[in-house]
Amino acid sequence: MAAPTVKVVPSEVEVSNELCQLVVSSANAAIKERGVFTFGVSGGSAAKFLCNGLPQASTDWSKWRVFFCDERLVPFSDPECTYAYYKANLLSKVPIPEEHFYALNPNLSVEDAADDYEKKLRTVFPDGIPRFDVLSLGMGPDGHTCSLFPGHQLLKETEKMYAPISDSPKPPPQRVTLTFPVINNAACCVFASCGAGKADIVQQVLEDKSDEPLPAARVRPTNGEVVWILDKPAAGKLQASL
Ligand SMILES: O=C(O)[C@H](O)[C@@H](O)[C@H](O)[C@H](O)COP(=O)(O)O
Repeated sequence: MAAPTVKVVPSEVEVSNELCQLVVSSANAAIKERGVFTFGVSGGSAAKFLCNGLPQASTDWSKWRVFFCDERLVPFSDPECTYAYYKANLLSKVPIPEEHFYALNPNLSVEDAADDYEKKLRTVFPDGIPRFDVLSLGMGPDGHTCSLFPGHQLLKETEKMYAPISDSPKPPPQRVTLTFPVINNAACCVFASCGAGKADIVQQVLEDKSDEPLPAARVRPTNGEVVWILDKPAAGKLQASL
């Protein structure tokens, strides 16, 4: 796998613009080539970046198929619900058919919700390991991505495409997350991180040489690319080589 591409821009506004430009150009290329764009979205600040920038995009929204990289198992009315955030801030502004923005079923147990979500994934990827065109990822201050946390047994999951977690160190505790076999089969994994508070972990992940890499450092698509879009403060600890 090629080394990650690292793009440093002055501030959060440019991070949002760069992220959305990458997503939309990938989408239009995929739609031109295959007639569909498969996209995984995250919660946290990535959701804010995408919802700020995507409504202005020029694309065929009917060809987008959007899943969560991870999602919390909470009612849609819960402010922690990432689907509710995208529904209010993106789906209300662009004509992605609701049935093409796949939500968890919050009325199920976390195990059943993961199984049910895998069935939805299979409607788009009928067999084999799904290959998303783009996964938009965030990274927590501990180096987690999706809902894959340092030292968690889910880092070793190789059978499930979506796995349940009930002990997320980041609340809320119950979530459904993509696993590494799918993440590392994507064509493009793009991280977007902002703020000086992420500078240490960004350096640790990008210059991670440990034999137990942090989850975000394990994102290495076998036949794809990893792109990091950082604002200056988040890139503050990276070597001058940038
Ligand atoms: O739903 C979630 O909680 C996210 O998917 C999570 O994995 C997030 O991406 C990271 O925690 C980074 O979040 P920030 O960018 O907001 O720090």
